[in-house]
Amino acid sequence: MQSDSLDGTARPQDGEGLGVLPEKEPPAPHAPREAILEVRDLVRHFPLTQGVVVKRQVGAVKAVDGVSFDLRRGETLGLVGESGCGKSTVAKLVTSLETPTAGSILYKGEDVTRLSGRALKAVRRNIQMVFQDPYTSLNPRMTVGDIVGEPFDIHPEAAPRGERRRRVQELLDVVGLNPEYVNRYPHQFSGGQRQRIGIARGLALRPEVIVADEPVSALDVSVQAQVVNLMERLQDEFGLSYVFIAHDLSVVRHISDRVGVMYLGKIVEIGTEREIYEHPTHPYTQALLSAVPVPDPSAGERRTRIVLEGDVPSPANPPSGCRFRTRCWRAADRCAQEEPVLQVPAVLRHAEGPAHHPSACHYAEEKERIVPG
Ligand SMILES: Nc1ncnc2c1ncn2[C@@H]1O[C@H](COP(=O)(O)OP(=O)(O)OP(=O)(O)O)[C@@H](O)[C@H]1O
Repeated sequence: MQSDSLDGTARPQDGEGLGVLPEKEPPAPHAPREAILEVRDLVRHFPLTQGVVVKRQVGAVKAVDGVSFDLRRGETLGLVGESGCGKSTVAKLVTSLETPTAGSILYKGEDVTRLSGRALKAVRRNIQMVFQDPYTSLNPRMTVGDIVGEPFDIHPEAAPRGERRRRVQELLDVVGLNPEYVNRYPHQFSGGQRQRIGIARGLALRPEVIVADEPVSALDVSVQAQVVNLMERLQDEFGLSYVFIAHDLSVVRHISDRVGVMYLGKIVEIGTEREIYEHPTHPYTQALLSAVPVPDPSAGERRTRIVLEGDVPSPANPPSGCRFRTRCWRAADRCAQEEPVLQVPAVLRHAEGPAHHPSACHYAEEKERIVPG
């Protein structure tokens, strides 16, 4: 269902009318990819206040507390963790919807956190967000055409007024929706279709980076795969880089090149898809993986299941040392005193192979039979 102008065969040059999406070459398969985003020591603390008339700060919710990662051009970085671990706050920081308390976000080498005015607006255009819940993130009183074309109100330079309707229809086509539906309202679409509308809106300004905050969590499992497949196709076609957020490791596996696992405001382990899913060394990742449902029940019986005790502690008062220690079966005295750094653990430093990747644990090690072979 693609128009000629968008399938790369007969697209006019940018500024000549059509050509909704970027004229970017996807990276060559084996070319070394440079980082398009470099996130360093990112911190976002939300003040906790007391008092009605005179407010005084009595503490802070440490939603994001020292997060670093690179996003390479054309790749998908999955970010996974339980509810409240700070995933959405990272998404909002990276898309400049929130201001960090500390840290930097380099976009093509420029620190976005220090930009303002026109320079910030230009960067925002290139880093777009797709939101979680297609039921609440779309204004029910706006037509699909107005929703998808809304970014053009903020960035009128991206599409001349007379071109907008046609561009919106092309965007609908590119995400697999009938361009004739441009005057319909969100309630006339299914959940999966609404998420396609959200993706079309995210693509409108031809971004280079899309931060997708749980884009499929609210959808039925059968529809999830369709939306993930659509996002993969769009990534290939337009050379997009994704930060793909989910609370479930199984959701991001298919789409991610690399995965970062978050716990209480920090990334505790990061690596390639194979390193994280087949050779996890952090106890938290191992526990999350052991809870992923497997299609073959006999394989499920053969693997080790790790049940985590207790709840996630409050981010306003995280445990000393390693934040995971209060729920960790491997915790020792050292874990309460010394915060582990996210790096290749000393015991694995001289090892070769997929266990050799950053893991913030003093006692990191591979554990057999987490995932059935
Ligand atoms: N504006 C805010 N003011 C105060 N606290 C906040 C604010 N936004 C988030 N928090 C707190 O920061 C922590 C991290 O929230 P965040 O939404 O980033 O987590 P999450 O991993 O995305 O969770 P979920 O999957 O439930 O959305 C939570 O404890 C949350 O209550």
